[in-house]
Amino acid sequence: MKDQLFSDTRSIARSKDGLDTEYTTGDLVRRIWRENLRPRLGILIVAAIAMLLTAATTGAIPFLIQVVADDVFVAKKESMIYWVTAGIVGVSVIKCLAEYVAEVTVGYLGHRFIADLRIRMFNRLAFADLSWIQSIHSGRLLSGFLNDSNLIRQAASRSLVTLGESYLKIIILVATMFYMDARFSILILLFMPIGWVMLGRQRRKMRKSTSKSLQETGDLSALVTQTLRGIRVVRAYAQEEKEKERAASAINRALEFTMRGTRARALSSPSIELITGLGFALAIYFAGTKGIRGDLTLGHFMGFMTAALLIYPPLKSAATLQTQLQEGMAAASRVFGIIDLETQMKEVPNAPALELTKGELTYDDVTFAYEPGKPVLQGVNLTVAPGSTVALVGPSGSGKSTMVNLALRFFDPSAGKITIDGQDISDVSIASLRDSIALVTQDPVLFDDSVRANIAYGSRPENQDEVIAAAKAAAAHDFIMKLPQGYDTRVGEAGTLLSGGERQRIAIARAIYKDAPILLLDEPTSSLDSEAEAKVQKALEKLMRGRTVLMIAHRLSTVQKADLICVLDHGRVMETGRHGELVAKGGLYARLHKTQFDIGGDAADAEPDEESGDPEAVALATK
Ligand SMILES: Nc1ncnc2c1ncn2[C@@H]1O[C@H](COP(=O)(O)OP(=O)(O)OP(=O)(O)O)[C@@H](O)[C@H]1O
Repeated sequence: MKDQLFSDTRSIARSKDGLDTEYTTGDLVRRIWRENLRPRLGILIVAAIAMLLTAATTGAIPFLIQVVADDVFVAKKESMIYWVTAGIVGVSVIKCLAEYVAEVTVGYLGHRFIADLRIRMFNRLAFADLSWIQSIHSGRLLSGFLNDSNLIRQAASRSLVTLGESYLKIIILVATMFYMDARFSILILLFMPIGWVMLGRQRRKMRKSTSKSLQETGDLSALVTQTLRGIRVVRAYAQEEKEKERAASAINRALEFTMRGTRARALSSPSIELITGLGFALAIYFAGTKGIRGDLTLGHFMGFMTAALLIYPPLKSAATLQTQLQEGMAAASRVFGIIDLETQMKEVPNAPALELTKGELTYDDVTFAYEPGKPVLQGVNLTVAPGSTVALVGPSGSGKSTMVNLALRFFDPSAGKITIDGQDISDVSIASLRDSIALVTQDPVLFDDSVRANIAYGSRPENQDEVIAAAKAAAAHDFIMKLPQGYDTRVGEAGTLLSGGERQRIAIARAIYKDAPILLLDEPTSSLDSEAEAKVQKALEKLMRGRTVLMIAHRLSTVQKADLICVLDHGRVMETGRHGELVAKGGLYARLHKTQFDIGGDAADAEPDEESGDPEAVALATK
């Protein structure tokens, strides 16, 4: 079982989570328009026409009311009843159809928008630098994927509707009101600019609180992911209560920020209501006095008031749009932060494919640091001759995995170069480089898919016979046939439905299927029991035959068989040679051999040689 390390979401929560970027609302709106809306201009135009019709039919209602009051109730013109009734039916039908079309088109634009964003985010993540991915908890990225992008969709759809429909309605109704009575209209609308200024503060608050609340939601997501992933450790150490408390505190913090946003949003609607209400009261007062004096017809008054009442909802929605827009903008700056990620690991333009001849892997004076000023490898020189096996040995943290990472170009050396058959790997295409290398790690990675798909993962299309041949060579065929659906059995999340040895043999079958000439191994038998190990060992021998192998070795038997042993310490190559030579030399390897591979046992069983009094030897007993 792999041990689980937990990140402290509480401490991370207090700093920025690395996803937030500083974009202004104008930048974001322009960008969303350019990248997401303009390419779908056709649908946007249909939506705009539908919204225009909705707004126009709304604007027709006050006129119809005016006609009813003046011609039917006051002038008693009987024929007008039929016309007005037919008019209302006609207006309602058009409004109804237009609303349907507007809803569907805007809905499509919104959901298409979120789908585009997610595709682009996923593409970025798939190609992002490992160092960046490793620095951000997967739960946070997941939250960005699901929550943040959804919030942008809501804001974008809402903005489209508000811009297209509410603003149109406002324009048409204001025009109607001015047409009916300009002076009253001015009274009603007089207070609007004051409301707009008042809402400014809320808008800023909204963006800040949303940004914080999304960060907290990301933390929560990180917490849930790591608790589930490490559930066995959580149980074994009886940490359920503590994890529960951590989750509750993350949830409460998210709630606190969400409530700040909710309060800011809640304020925007009543303030606009109060301001419009004042204008409204003023208009009724003047219209009433005019009506009493007989200067205003009932129809005129009713038509005008209907327009004033109808303008309320779109006015409110235009006012609150601003606050919701800020929510969307806070989320958008996080999502675009991911989409805009610059990858450091770049291919040279038109990089040629790697031309494999013998399969010789060379480290030429390689220096590397994950963090500036802290070199992890220093001036490493090593040649893995074609078809030979080189065992990397050294204490924990000496840089063994880093050497493997560099050969795959997960990172680039800060000095020196790595070549394959004389070609610098940073000059060839990354795809061709990785095509020529198979990687088998100590902790095999399986995907929740069929056994067959897992074996063929990353290679040519699945070929039934070759998949079976690879599984047979990896001593996996027999157990696969015993699974409920044989090669079609799904292996569960991260292959949890299989044992460690079975997972490992599938990973080896994958490497055999890939048939790459260079093999990088983090010795896959070290965490297995002896029975499983014997089977995996057999599979490994078949895999290694005829290939160039660089292996992080944990077992004495492997080291003894290697063509060359490379002993690393603090990122430097201390010694190279064969087992016998190095033991005879009496240097670091000899001490390592004495402690790490203690007589008659493997690393896993060995006790540190504390009695030898050699602190370095004790420190070397790492595995
Ligand atoms: N992504 C990373 N960012 C920063 N430092 C790292 C990163 N990965 C490894 N290191 C550091 O680089 C050093 C070398 O690590 P590396 O994993 O190569 O050692 P190793 O010899 O493979 O160790 P082990 O045998 O324990 O797996 C260590 O000090 C480690 O803490």
